[in-house]
Amino acid sequence: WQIKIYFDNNTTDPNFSWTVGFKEFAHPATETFSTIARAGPTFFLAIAMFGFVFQISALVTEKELKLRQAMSIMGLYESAYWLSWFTWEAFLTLLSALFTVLFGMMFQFDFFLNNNFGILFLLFFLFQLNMLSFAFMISTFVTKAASATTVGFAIFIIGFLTQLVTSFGFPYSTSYQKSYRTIWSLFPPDVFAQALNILGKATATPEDKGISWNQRGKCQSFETDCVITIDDIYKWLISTFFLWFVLAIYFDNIIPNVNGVRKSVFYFLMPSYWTGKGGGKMQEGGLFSFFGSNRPADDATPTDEDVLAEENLVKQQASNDEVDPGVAVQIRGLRKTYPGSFSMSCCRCRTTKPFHSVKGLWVNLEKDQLFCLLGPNGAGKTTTISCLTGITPVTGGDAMIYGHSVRSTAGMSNIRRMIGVCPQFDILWDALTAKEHMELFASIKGLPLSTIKSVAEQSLAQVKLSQAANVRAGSYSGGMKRRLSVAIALIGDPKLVFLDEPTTGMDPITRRHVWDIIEEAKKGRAIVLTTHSMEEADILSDRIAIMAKGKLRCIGTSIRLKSKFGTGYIANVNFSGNGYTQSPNINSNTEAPVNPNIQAVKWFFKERLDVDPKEESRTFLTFVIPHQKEPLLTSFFGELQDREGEFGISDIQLGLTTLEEVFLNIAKQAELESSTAEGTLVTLNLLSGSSIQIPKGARFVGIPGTESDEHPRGIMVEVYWDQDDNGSLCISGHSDEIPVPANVELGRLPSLSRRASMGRGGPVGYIIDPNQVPSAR
Ligand SMILES: Nc1ncnc2c1ncn2[C@@H]1O[C@H](COP(=O)(O)OP(=O)(O)OP(=O)(O)O)[C@@H](O)[C@H]1O
Repeated sequence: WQIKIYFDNNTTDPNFSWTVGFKEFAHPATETFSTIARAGPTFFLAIAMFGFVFQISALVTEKELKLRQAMSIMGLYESAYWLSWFTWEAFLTLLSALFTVLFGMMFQFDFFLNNNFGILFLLFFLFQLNMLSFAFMISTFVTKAASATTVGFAIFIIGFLTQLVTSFGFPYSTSYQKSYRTIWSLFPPDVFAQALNILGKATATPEDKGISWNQRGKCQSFETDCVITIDDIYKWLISTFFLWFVLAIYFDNIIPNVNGVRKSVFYFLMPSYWTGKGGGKMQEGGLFSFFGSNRPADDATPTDEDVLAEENLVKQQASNDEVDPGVAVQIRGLRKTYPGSFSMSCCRCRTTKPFHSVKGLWVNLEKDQLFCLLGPNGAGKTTTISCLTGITPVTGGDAMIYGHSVRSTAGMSNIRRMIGVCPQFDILWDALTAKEHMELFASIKGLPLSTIKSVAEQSLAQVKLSQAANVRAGSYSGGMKRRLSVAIALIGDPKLVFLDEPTTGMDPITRRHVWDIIEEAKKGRAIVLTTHSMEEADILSDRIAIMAKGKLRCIGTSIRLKSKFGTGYIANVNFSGNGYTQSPNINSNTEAPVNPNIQAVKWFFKERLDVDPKEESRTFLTFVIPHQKEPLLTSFFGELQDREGEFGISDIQLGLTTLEEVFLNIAKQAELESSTAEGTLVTLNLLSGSSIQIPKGARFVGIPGTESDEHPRGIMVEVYWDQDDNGSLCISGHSDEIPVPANVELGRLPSLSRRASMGRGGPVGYIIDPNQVPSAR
């Protein structure tokens, strides 16, 4: 016994109505399968459409997960990308078409037995190929894999409905205009349904002979109203295949990718595009981007002397076209502005302003060195790397990587051959193993076939992934994925490697191992590292730059930055722990006994250096000694060492303040600067009880209305700022009220005076330039 899906024809009209049901059959041979021919369009369309939904979804997933971007950065050509997809899918299509026809024959359907095998195979193959290029085109409009499945099924339903309409005779009859047929035939399921109609009618009864190969170009004898032959249908399927494929490539170029980057609408008209000499420059934003008043980024001269010196050096080398053989990357005034956008939803228009993410970087990155780019979230580090790797186009300035400009397409394709990138977020195929990843990227990098296997194994051994080499990356832990990404970045011996937070999520042991790999990898190449681990930066970097708000704030070696931006030196004094006594001023029942040596050392530090301990316990003291005291330190620590026994000191350690402190200071400084520039008002509650409004970030503020005979220029305060948990500035306190010095120019923010008159939060304070305040200088 068998259960078959059974479609019955209840009318004598050739354009019959449909009844769908299930029926039991005693034996296939005793049944007539004429009706299956009529049901065919739906059934075979369904098979082909499932493939279509899968193809769209796979293409969009690859885009969404930035896998395509990763391959492009590593040097994959666009043509190779499309060709690989097409070759693989065409092969699957070929198999699918072959098996559809073979299974049809195996199940003894007249439709498959009586019609010519070649006709059927070609029809199924061309239709599915057509659906493939249609899927390529549709996928360019979809950005999320979840929506891709919905879109795929929506097209499937539309295809089902239109093929139903086609089977009723529309528009393939002389009673309809040719233009209707042309438009209708653009949708692949429609012409396919018409072909199945013809072939189905040719095998409507077991006695019908079907259509032979030679009859495919002719109207069949049973067709009373023939307007299209099987051959015409082939021609349609072939031409629409090319149409959808060309449109897919065109839309893929002009629709913004995951990074919002696209080519001009007329990119194909540029001769340079066809000659491969830099045509089709990248643009940004959607086709209807809103650029608004594109305020230029502020190009103020850097305040830091090292940043200024670096800028002047690069400017001088760039203007003389001087090539320093020791320099791998020369960043020449790199600027990046993300365009504003315009969107409409629920009858509301939303616009976002252009955003200056990188505001003019001038830096040389040396060969054989690791350059570390630090900065708070949103500082512009990843954007800088994206500009250097060609992920996003630069807005202004340029960068020369081993003599090739990132602004030129030809330069960028040379650059791609010599760089390796470990992106901030792992870009890996869940279904591929580590070994397959390495082999894929080794081939993209152009390694000789004979070496790919051994190089892949070596690289995996280096990052300790040999054991898991044949395990799918989808089942890897976060740390294993990062290690695989680092291995991918280093494959093919790139001359420049970008590591964007490479050790995120690694345990301390693995992290140290990866540090060793990075240290080893420095030889013969330049490495650009971004990280939020100050320890990592301190250990690995030859030079460190800290960015904040899109600008370089400082540059130099770790020691240079610590000595320049740290609060000074940190002294740790450890005690042997003998000789406890009761402190005279504490309750003996509740408080721990105090070591007299500790008191003595505290007094010693206070008297000689005027510093109090930052941290203290029963066995150690920690002091932060400001840089100004540097001249006194040699004699001070000499004496302390001589009196070690007297003070009961077991150990003295002296070090510079940490990089973390430098980082926090720079971030706070940048926050202060930008808040002052924005002029946002906050309320300052004075100790005297009154309140005034002051611009966020202002350091010295004059209090309005305090002018008197005694203080003709009024009173001012110094405001202390701190950062809250979100990094925003908040007032932590203010100094005593002091008279405004005589030489100070009093200013008022004109735009603020009006708000002050509104009286909310009190009058607005005067901003006083810190350079004019003697104590601040
Ligand atoms: N496509 C974009 N459109 C608009 N603004 C963007 C875009 N990409 C990044 N930005 C903005 O540019 C700024 C810099 O971002 P970027 O990712 O370079 O920072 P980052 O220093 O790498 O930060 P993190 O340490 O968090 O990775 C951020 O304010 C971010 O919001």
